[in-house]
Amino acid sequence: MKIKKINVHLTEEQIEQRVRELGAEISKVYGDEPVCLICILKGSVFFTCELAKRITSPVEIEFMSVSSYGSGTSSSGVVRIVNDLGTSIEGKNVLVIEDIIDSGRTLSYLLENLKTRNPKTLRLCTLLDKPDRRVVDVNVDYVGFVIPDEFVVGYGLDYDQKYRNLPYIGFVEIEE
Ligand SMILES: O=P(O)(O)OC[C@H]1O[C@H](OP(=O)(O)OP(=O)(O)O)[C@H](O)[C@@H]1O
Ligand code: HPA
Repeated sequence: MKIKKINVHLTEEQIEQRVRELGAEISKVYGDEPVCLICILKGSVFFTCELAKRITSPVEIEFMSVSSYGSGTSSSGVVRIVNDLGTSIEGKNVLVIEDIIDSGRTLSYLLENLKTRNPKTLRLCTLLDKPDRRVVDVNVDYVGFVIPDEFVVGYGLDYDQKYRNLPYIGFVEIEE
């Protein structure tokens, strides 16, 4: 399948504005307490960096890779940790940062896994939420934008590993 066209859904300016708002909201919640941001690679790398800059609480950034999607636009449904955290999160305020929640499978698996490591608090922030696609319930604390059931690329999100570097978020039109 080839991409015919990418239609802009969220501009760079809209994303930047929303990231600032989320940063302010999150900073209010943690105040002077440290918070450990867990960036779920690869998709949330752009969002994590921009959001971290807008949080005024002391921030630690850790990375984790989880695999659930094969090539293209469909989820395999099987989630596995490809690269785990290099540090303990016991007793820490943990905020998981995602680019998108679609079926909910990845985050539901991940949150259950992280809970067993005894963080002080465990919250979830996603830039995009596609509730129409939900198969598994996930409790999301902070959402950037709710989007319809369309495949999106840009600002970290890929189609077959490409288009992550687009500064905006767009819906893809696939060639018939
Ligand atoms: O709610 P779900 O249906 O589980 O989908 C959400 C997951 O899919 C995407 O990751 P992907 O597996 O595409 O990896 P990537 O971040 O490396 O692109 C996204 O970053 C989430 O982790
Ligand atoms: O719409 C999407 N785009 C890119 N990656 C994704 N992973 C889940 N949903 C999506």
